[in-house]
Amino acid sequence: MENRLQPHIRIGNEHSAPYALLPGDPGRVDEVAKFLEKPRELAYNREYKTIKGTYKGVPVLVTSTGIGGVSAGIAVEELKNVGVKVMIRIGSCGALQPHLRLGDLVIASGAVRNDGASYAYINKAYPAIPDTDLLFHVIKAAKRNGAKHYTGIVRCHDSFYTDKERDIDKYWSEKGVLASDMETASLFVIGGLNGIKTASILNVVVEKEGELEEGINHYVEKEAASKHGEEKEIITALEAIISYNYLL
Ligand SMILES: O=P(O)(O)O[C@H]1O[C@H](CO)[C@@H](O)[C@H]1O
Ligand SMILES: O=c1cc[nH]c(=O)[nH]1
Repeated sequence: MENRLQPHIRIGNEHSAPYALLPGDPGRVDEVAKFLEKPRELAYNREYKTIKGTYKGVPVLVTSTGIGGVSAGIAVEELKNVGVKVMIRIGSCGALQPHLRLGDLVIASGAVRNDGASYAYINKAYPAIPDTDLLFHVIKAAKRNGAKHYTGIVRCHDSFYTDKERDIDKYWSEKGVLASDMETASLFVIGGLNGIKTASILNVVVEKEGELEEGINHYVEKEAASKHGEEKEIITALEAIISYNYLL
């Protein structure tokens, strides 16, 4: 464990906690703060915003990881350096299956490694998977909290705007992959190689193209559904930490 401030997240081990929630978007850190007791900002450098508070008495850090596996990997390494042992991503995703609706949660049981960051660490034969026990706690917490959720494989990517995106999505959709995000694989691989217990919960913010029932889903209703999903993923992650904490 290191006392010095970490170069990117700008916190040291005196600020640490065993648990961290990892949104990509720094704005989501403030949404988590609403559910914590005594939240206080520790640092905000580049895309990395960190707050600390307690949930039902258990100390929790919340650090945004920015967009992509590269910046998420840096956050994972530096949080490990200050003593974090359990990391749960609370992200957003695009659906690859037509039954997924805005605000549904996708709990990743594995990730397709179409990112670059995890590959920089280890050959692609190595699986991107969460910690099994933590995954079960996340699933149980989602059930207890009445969050509509699906558990399965997600695909992690590094690009949004190439001219191949539609074909790539079609391919992985046909293979049964649930949704796309950009950080889950690097969290699972880089965290796993470092002995960190990881899990990833994703809120559906984009439904599968061509499956949208236009006119039924009014824009404001869509916003509300995504917001509701975000709250559900935050509560699910925090409740999973509480039940998991009793085991440590
Ligand atoms: O909302 P976050 O957690 O950032 O997650 C998703 O949103 C970003 C892309 O818009 C990527 O980071 C992707 O993984
Ligand atoms: O479509 C989407 C939405 C969020 N994140 C992604 O990676 N893809």
